[in-house]
Amino acid sequence: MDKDVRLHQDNPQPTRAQVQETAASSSQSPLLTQRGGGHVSEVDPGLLPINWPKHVKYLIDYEYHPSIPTPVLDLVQGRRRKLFERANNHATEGRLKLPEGLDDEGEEQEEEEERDELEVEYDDIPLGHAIPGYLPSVSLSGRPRTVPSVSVSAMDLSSSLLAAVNLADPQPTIAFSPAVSAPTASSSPSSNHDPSLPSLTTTTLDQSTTTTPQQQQQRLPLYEIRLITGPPTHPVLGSYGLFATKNLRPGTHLLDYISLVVPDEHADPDSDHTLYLSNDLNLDASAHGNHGRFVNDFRGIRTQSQGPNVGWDLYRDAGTGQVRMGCKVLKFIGKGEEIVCTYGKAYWKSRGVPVQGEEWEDGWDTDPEDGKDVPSEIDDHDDEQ
Ligand SMILES: C[S@@+](CC[C@H](N)C(=O)[O-])C[C@H]1O[C@@H](n2cnc3c(N)ncnc32)[C@H](O)[C@@H]1O
Repeated sequence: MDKDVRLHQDNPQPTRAQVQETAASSSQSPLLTQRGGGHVSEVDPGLLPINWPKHVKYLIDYEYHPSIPTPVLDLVQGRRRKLFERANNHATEGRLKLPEGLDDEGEEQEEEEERDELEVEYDDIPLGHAIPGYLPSVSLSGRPRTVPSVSVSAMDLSSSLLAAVNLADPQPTIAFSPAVSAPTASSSPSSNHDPSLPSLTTTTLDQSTTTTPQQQQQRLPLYEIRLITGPPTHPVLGSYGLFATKNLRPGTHLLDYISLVVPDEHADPDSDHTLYLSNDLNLDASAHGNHGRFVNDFRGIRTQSQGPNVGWDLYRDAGTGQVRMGCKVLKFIGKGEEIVCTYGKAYWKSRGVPVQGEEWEDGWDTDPEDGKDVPSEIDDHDDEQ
């Protein structure tokens, strides 16, 4: 790596030691200067998902911690949404650039115009404040000026948030900045959130056995991505899936679906990683995602009567007030078992794949204590993604 990459956080977090400069031996320049943490490594093509953007050359392994201020879109404030759309378009082209028209001069005026124009249009978004997703993409952070030209993709693997950096850029800079400025009265979670959403504190790691910081760092994630090599009947041999690394009880919150938020009009109909969110919004993890994008559909993996063992569930994070798309265990999952959901019949129909049997509803098992695989209800509910 011979480029100067600066990684910084506007709000440094105490969760990891200083950056490890993996190519520190390079005499050219420090690879990373930052107040956060992380280390750079070359992309392992065997690990990355199919369709991962070709420009991605390196990963920044960045410890994920719920308190890291991660950029979160505020859909109520339409301006950010528009920035997001632009950023998203650029990102899919392989580069994330300063949105046009938002250079220093006239920026304020343009922001005002966008806000006026978009607030009306998206006023009825029921999600209230925020959208699930951690994106270390500074253009979403509300300070686009500080992002000269960076291409970033992200996924959190195990307990890490990985940011992939396009080093084709002459001076890439990644800022893990706070998501949004302080919410205004009209867009604060408390004033706008859907009260019907359950409240939950995000937990993806096993909290039960350890207490010290050192031990906490050694906690195992509840799941891992595996290349699927069998059984021979598995429908996605040679592709990836998500597998339990320990027994998982019904009701366990596994992860949040991390992705870009894509309005219908910009949605890629061919994307294999889109979850329907709400209204005209979709969560597309093709370019930016985490473990959630590796959850396969249960068909061909479990029987129709067994159904999916996890389901997707919007919830509001009790700590941050953010609305997130969570993945919850529906049925007991044994260590080593594949974690599968239902994509819904519509998903397969749109791909010309005939689907038999009833539609599955994402209902939880009722008794998390006994660890038995109690079948959830089946009905005709269309739970398409
Ligand atoms: C969200 S991705 C799942 C992760 C994917 N296996 C990977 O390695 O990137 C969705 C795609 O995986 C494949 N897939 C997932 N579940 C499947 C199933 N039960 N049968 C056939 N293909 C499946 C399909 O190509 C689908 O469009």
